[in-house]
Amino acid sequence: MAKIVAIVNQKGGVGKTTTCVNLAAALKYLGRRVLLCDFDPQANATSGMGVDKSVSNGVYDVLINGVETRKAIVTTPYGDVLPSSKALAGGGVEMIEMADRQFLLRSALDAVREDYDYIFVDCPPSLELLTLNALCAADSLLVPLQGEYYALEGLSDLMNTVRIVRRNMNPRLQIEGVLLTMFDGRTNLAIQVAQEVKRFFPGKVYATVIPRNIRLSEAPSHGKPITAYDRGCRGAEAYLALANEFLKKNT
Ligand SMILES: Nc1ncnc2c1ncn2[C@@H]1O[C@H](COP(=O)(O)OP(=O)(O)OP(=O)(O)O)[C@@H](O)[C@H]1O
Ligand SMILES: [Mg+2]
Repeated sequence: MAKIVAIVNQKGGVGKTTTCVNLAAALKYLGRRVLLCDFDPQANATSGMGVDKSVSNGVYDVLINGVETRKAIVTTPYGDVLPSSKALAGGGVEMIEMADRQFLLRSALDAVREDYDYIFVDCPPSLELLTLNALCAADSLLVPLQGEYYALEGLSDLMNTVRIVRRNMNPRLQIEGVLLTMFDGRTNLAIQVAQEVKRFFPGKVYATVIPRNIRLSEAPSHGKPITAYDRGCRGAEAYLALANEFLKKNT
């Protein structure tokens, strides 16, 4: 049965989507059965996996219109995708009126849990109802942090939210790991930030760090994860190393 991992940080542009796409694809490359659930109305993970954002059915239709989860899933060479679309932006508001509104994603994913080893949920940059749904559905959360000065900003809000979710809605929620992204290990600042992050999350920070790598930012415009776009580049090596570290922690 799949482990569900939410990729969360309410700060924008820290590498959530890049990590979701490339970790999922790296695990698929290593032979695991993976589903990427794009739960951000920006739908960047959907297009990053090479799936058309204007698909007829997506996660919005599963949650709001009762479409079967399996019918909305698109198979790609890099892993299966439950696509997002712009409609999901309004979904947050429509969900407010629904009973069990924080458990809608959990029910949707429960229906396909047997089909996968890992399900990754790409979250939007906020801690509102969509992210809350992801935290209620997840077994664990993976937090990407940009290795820079303000990396830790907002993390106490995130950890507060996690505590509230654990206490009231999802007691099994764990921290999967904390990932330093766009990291430049040559600067003193980056090294300092890494030390601070390790102090804040003892034992949770991945040894693998993701370097800033131009190929990682190019790949989405080709609709390919990095392992398919340029498997020899540093970005691909880093995400494959992360996938191996992730698997080691999960055996
Ligand atoms: N390691 C990296 N090296 C170079 N560019 C990167 C790297 N990681 C991410 N980027 C680029 O930085 C930008 C933000 O990354 P990404 O979209 O993954 O962040 P995000 O946290 O999902 O953003 P949002 O909060 O808007 O959803 C993107 O243009 C992406 O291509
Ligand atoms: Mg994103």
